[in-house]
Amino acid sequence: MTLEAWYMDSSEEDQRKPHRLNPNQPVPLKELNQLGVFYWKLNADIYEADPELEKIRKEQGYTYMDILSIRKDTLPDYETKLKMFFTEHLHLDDEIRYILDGRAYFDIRDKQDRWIRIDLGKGDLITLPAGIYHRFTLDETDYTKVMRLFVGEPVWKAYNRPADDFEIRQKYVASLKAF
Ligand SMILES: CSCCC(=O)/C(O)=C/O
Ligand SMILES: [Fe+2]
Repeated sequence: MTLEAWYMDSSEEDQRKPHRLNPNQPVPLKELNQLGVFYWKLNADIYEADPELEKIRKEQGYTYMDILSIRKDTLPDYETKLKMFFTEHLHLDDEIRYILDGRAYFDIRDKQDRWIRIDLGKGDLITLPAGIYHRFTLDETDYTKVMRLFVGEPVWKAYNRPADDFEIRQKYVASLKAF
C-alpha cells in the first residue's frame, strides 16, 4: 500500500507541476496519519460492486456518495471551480475522496505550516480531517474522476484561511499535540 507525498517548494509556477524540493523530501504515510490523514488502496475498476469499498463505507458511516468528472468539458464553471479548490481552506467535516480515474494532488499543511503535496491516482481513497487547512489541484494531465463520500447529508461549504476561530479548527490543532 503506497502513497507518495513530499514537501513542496515555494515557487509560484504552474500549480499542476509536482513542486518537489531538490533534493526531494518525501513524507511517509505514518506522518500523514499523525496529521489525521488516512488512506486505502482499492480496485477502482470494480468500484460499482466492490466489497472492500462497501466495507469501508459501512464501517465509517459513509452513507452519501456522488461522482465528479473534473475536466474542462465535463465540469460546469471549470476555471472558477479549480480556482476555488486551490484556495487554501478547511471544512467542518472530513473530506473523503476516492480517485476512480486520472490523477490529482491534495496539498495539506503540516504542524509547522509547511505544504505537503499528496499524489493521488486511480484506486486511492483518502480522508482529510475536519479542520485541516488544505487545497486541491489537477496535475498536468488535467483530468480526474473522483467519488465524494460523506457521513449523512453532504455539506460542501469551504472556509478560506484564516478560519482559526472555528471550534473544529481548534479541536484539530489540539489533536496534533498527541504526537
Ligand atoms: C476532489 S473533489 C473537489 C474538490 C473539493 O471538494 C475540495 O474540498 C477540495 O479541497
Ligand atoms: Fe476541501
